[in-house]
Amino acid sequence: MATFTRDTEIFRNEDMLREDYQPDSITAREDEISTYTAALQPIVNGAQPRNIFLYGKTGVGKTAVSRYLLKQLQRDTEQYDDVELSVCWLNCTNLSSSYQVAVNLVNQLRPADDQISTTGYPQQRVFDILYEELDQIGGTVLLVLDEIDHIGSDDEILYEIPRARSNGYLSKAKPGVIGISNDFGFRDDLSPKVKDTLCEEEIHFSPYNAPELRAILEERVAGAMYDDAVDDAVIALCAAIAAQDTGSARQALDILYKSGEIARTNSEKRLTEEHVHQAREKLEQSQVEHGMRELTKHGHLALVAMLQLAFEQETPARIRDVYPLYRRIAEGSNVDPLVRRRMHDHLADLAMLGILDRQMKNEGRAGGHYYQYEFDVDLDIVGDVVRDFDSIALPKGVTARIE
Ligand SMILES: Nc1ncnc2c1ncn2[C@@H]1O[C@H](COP(=O)(O)OP(=O)(O)OP(=O)(O)O)[C@@H](O)[C@H]1O
Repeated sequence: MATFTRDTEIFRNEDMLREDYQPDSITAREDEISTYTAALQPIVNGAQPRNIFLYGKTGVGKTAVSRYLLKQLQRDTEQYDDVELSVCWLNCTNLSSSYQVAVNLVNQLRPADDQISTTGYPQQRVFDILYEELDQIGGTVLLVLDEIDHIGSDDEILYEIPRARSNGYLSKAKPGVIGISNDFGFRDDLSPKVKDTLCEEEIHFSPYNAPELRAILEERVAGAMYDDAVDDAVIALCAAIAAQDTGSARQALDILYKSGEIARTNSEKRLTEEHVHQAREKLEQSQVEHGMRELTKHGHLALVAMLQLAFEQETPARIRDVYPLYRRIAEGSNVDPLVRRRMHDHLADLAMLGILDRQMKNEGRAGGHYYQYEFDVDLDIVGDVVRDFDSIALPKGVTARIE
């Protein structure tokens, strides 16, 4: 018997449930699409493009709607000889300055064998090279800067590019910037001059509610899964869970996909509500695991100290109990320990990530309050992560329990 046989019961086209799938149609975003379309209209008229800033939490369709509309815009402007539209898409994750964004834009616009180095130029020189590239392309050039918040406060480029034409740096190209961000703080903290320029048109994407997520899932499922594999109750449950938690279409799609994988692994023909609950738990678990692995060295040390206390039944614990242990583990691992207050920040971070639970306690009449911490996740999961900390000398009390 073959080890592998093709799916005939659950997934018809599972690629449609994956992160990088671009849907042909967008559901439940009529108002945003209408505002966005109006903001892009000057391009069709051959006029200078407006700068657009899209913001909203993760998974609410900012990227999907942009890709969908810009594709339509490219198709529809082809009929006008006097409109030449180019779209350059840059994901700014890990690009933390205007310089880095400019270099990456240049390299995106240039052929692979003519790239510039990512270091070593004065900033103005990189901007000049970028303007040369833009002028070489000519016409309307839309620069889509996804995850733009990574640029932080070094945001000069967001002011410079839109002004480049009026400042005389460009003669042939009409640039427009579309910034996309899920960090609300970034938008609020933009300097007034950048805000005025970049946020000429602002479009806010709000979290989806359950009926909207249901509509998105139904549309996707029709192509991705076999008709008999999923029923309305399963779709409604995935939508309800995601709506209550984040309002993210990504989360709803992930839960559905994971549920299908669980059903497939169990050789079952239909998804059930139980599969959905299991899927949600698994996804939450892998998210927490990922969060723990991504912590800094001191975050890892704090985690190990907390784990030891948990194994010794000494949690909930106060910072005064965690700190000496943290110090000892840090010194044993040849790491300079942080001062107590800084180390406390790491415990607070662990609480923010949902790894620890933090409770404030009041100390009787004398006043004063303190925090108590304990794990909010299964200790086995923490143990699985901690086992891979190669550069930390784990205390015996921990190794004995996780091996
Ligand atoms: N209205 C919609 N119709 C169909 N699919 C959607 C819709 N909104 C989101 N999706 C799908 O949900 C997933 C996440 O959407 P998208 O990447 O656009 O979110 P985002 O707001 O850009 O998130 P992030 O800020 O994390 O980049 C994608 O797979 C996308 O195809």
